[in-house]
Amino acid sequence: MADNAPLYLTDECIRSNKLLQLAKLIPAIQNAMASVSKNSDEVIQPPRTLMQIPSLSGVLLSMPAFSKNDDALACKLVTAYPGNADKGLPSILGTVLLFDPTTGKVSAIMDGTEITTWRTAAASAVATKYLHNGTAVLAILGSGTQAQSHAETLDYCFGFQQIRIWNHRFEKAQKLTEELIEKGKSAIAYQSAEECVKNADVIVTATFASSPILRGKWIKPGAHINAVGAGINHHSELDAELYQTAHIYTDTMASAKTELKGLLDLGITIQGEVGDIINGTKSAERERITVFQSLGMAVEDAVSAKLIYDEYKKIKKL
Ligand SMILES: NC(=O)C1=CN([C@@H]2O[C@H](COP(=O)(O)OP(=O)(O)OC[C@H]3O[C@@H](n4cnc5c(N)ncnc54)[C@H](O)[C@@H]3O)[C@@H](O)[C@H]2O)C=CC1
Ligand SMILES: O=C([O-])C1=[NH+]CCC1
Repeated sequence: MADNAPLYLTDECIRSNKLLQLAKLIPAIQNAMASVSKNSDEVIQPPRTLMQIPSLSGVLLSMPAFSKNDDALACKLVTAYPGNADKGLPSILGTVLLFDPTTGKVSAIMDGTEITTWRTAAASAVATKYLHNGTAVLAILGSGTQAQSHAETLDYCFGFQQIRIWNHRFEKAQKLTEELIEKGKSAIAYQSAEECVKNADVIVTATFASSPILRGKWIKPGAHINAVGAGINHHSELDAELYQTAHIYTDTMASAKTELKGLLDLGITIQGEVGDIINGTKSAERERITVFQSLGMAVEDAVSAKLIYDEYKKIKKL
């Protein structure tokens, strides 16, 4: 490889060299979420393009962003193919190009699956920190990649007494539960989503469900929900009653205007961005049911890619 060629960092390289560590990732994501909500040029993040391919049940997103504070300029191309699970491939596959912001030259090309997996869970951890009202019981609906990263990241931040897992295929919930138990966590698999979320303090939905898997009437007052999944339609995992009663925050209102149009058309109010609460311009109502409607932001990918690049250069003494 020529000396000035971009680095190529695979998911395996990122994993095995521990290039993305929660201790650095979570504060970086929190700063990025805060910056997005300031009226400043700290973050440039145009609305992403979301191209649906209905004949193949797939989606391709193009996500550029610049973070001045992190000196990070990047663009992620990411696909969501729910059918990949049957082919032994991740449902979410991505590639991130990291640029030198001063010249525009590509400094690294990275697989984007590891980045997407952990930065999404880190964003939920930040939202939970600012919106939660108790951390005894965590309930996760779904048992795929995001379910696993959310279990580990939220437990890392809050140390839950119990982690409950539900999946529409019970054996998959059992598998993730066993993996969590092997890592020393107190985890239980549930056959019923309703039982799984009963009296839970924090709930995560991370599936491709196209109709509600979580109902408002099942949830205790003050519970916090990180609504992460649902593919093309970001808001199909929670029922209308839940959206109507909850205090809802998202990551970026700019994307919400188009990607959550279905909710807005129902007259449902989104209070603002999690960054507004971090910045103190809005206040959380923790005694109410709160929802973090996660869409995913390009700036999260950019700061994650920069962390990985800097860490790689440090350990390889480049
Ligand atoms: N908000 C964000 O930033 C991000 C959101 N996502 C979304 O999170 C969700 C999960 O992604 P991954 O964990 O990577 O996928 P995955 O394929 O690893 O896991 C998907 C889970 O959903 C379950 N599932 C599939 N169809 C279902 C249905 N009809 N009803 C109930 N459960 C169903 C599967 O059994 C599996 O447990 C997807 O909707 C994805 O688009 C993914 C990455 C970032
Ligand atoms: O932000 C992201 O990377 C994604 N959101 C939904 C699928 C992938």
